[in-house]
Amino acid sequence: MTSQQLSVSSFNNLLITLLRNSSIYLPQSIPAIAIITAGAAIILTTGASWRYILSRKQTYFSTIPTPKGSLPLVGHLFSLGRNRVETFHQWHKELGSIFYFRLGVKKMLVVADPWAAHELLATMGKITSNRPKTTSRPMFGDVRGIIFAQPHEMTWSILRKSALNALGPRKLKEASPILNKEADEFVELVATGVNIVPLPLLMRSSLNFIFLTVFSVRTTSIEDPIYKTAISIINTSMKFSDFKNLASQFIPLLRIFDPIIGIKKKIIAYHKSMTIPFYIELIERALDAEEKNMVKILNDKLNHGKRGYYDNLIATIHDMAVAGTDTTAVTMAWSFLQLSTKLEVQMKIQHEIDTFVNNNGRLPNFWERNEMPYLIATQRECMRLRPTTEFGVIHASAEDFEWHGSVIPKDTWIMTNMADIHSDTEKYPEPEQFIPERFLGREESMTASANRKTEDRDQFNFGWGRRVCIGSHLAETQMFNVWVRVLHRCIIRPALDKNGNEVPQSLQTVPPEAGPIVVSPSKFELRFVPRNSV
Ligand code: HEM
Repeated sequence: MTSQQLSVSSFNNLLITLLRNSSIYLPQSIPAIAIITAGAAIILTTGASWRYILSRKQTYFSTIPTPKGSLPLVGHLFSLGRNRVETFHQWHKELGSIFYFRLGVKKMLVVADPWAAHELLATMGKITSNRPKTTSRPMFGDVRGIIFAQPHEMTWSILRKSALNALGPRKLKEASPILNKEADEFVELVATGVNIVPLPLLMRSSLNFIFLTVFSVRTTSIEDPIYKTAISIINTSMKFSDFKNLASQFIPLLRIFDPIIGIKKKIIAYHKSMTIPFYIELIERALDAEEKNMVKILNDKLNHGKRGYYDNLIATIHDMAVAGTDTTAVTMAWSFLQLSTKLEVQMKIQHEIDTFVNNNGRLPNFWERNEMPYLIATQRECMRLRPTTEFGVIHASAEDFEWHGSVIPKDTWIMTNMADIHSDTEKYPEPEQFIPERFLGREESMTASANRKTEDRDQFNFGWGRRVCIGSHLAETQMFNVWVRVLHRCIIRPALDKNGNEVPQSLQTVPPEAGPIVVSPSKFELRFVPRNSV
């Protein structure tokens, strides 16, 4: 017997044993010869497919470098280290602005060059706008809302268009009296001059902006049961996307442990008992509300206004809460941290606000931002120096395609290295310096800028192309309203220690706590000191 015949024969024995002992029903009457023939056919097909894969492999990523340290089965898993941003930064230094790496069976393309990112995700967006298939949302079954749906799915375009309509400039202008009150309330709460941890208060403010827009509902404090449940649902959903819960997506062998770990069951049970009843109650309230809201717009579009068909609505609303709450809150928290040691910058912004108030007898609205050029420029510089996400929201390729002399395989995950993109020396000279002036004269909204060519974009925090953030207008309206009110009323200063001395904090001293998507600051304190008290 040749070694090949030996291996075919032992494979067949194994196959017969496995099939006969497995839970798959296999009648004893099936002759062994049939099973052996099937086994041989599988081997031959597998051999041919493997040779095909190997031949394709040589062309896949042929011109794109990959870091050392890839291991069989797990790929670069153990080379990633604890600080992915630092590891990627290092890999970019060694390999250039584009590389790929492997995580088990998945291939990840990482881009740190803003022009390449635009070409890949916007110009070639027809092929690169899929989302990776994820196992972290089993409770919704085939219903994927907006973030996890694929662009060819009809519901994605209907939901995206309807949500964009509900979050567009016209609708938000109509809602501005209500939204302005939220920003007023935030300032009332913080303008005490004492040490404050700003993030939880900013989270509630962001959640209220979203819940008012989506449901016409607001929470009254961080003790409000609606606030507590919403934040618990958002945080738990984020935890379900942790690597340990998704590991079997990368290393299929681990799927044998899935039933033992029972994560799928846990996710379904959690959402059945918490998420779905919570949202159904809020949807009913939104449909009964007098005001216009996103639930009404979506329900008209999806269900012709009929009640009771809420699967798609729930998935989409969940997207809004998850994608919009901590992104906006965290962006503001990082910005206030940066401002707390830059009194001269705050003074320039205050001069702009005071001038507007003196001329108009009221605070400016978002659509009057042209009169606040320094404020707008400073917001952009803060977002450039500390991007909200590490890698944007991952895209995936819908098919094999050619790029820069390489074939990029279907289902490649595409990540944009936000920190490095925002430090590109050609686009941002002296990138490590805080220079708001680099954005002066660019008062068009961040939303408009997000759809421009690379050279005309301000920053890239809202992503690219067909999947570009749909909540950017709400986010920047909220950020503008809060900034204007905070800086009109207060000076943002470092917290005090027990002896009454200021303890200045900065991006260098407050380490980021990377979650699956958003980069939150670890806990830090600030003071919002009323201007009339200094
Ligand atoms: C500063 C605040 C925000 C930042 C930095 C941000 C960032 C992003 C990014 C990077 C993406 C992915 C774009 C891409 O795939 O290329 C995204 C998508 C998305 N964002 Fe935002 N976002 C923010 C606020 C919001 C808000 C307030 C909402 C909702 C009210 C929202 C809803 C969404 C949704 C639904 C998507 C998915 C779009 C799709 O997949 O088609 N975001 N956002």
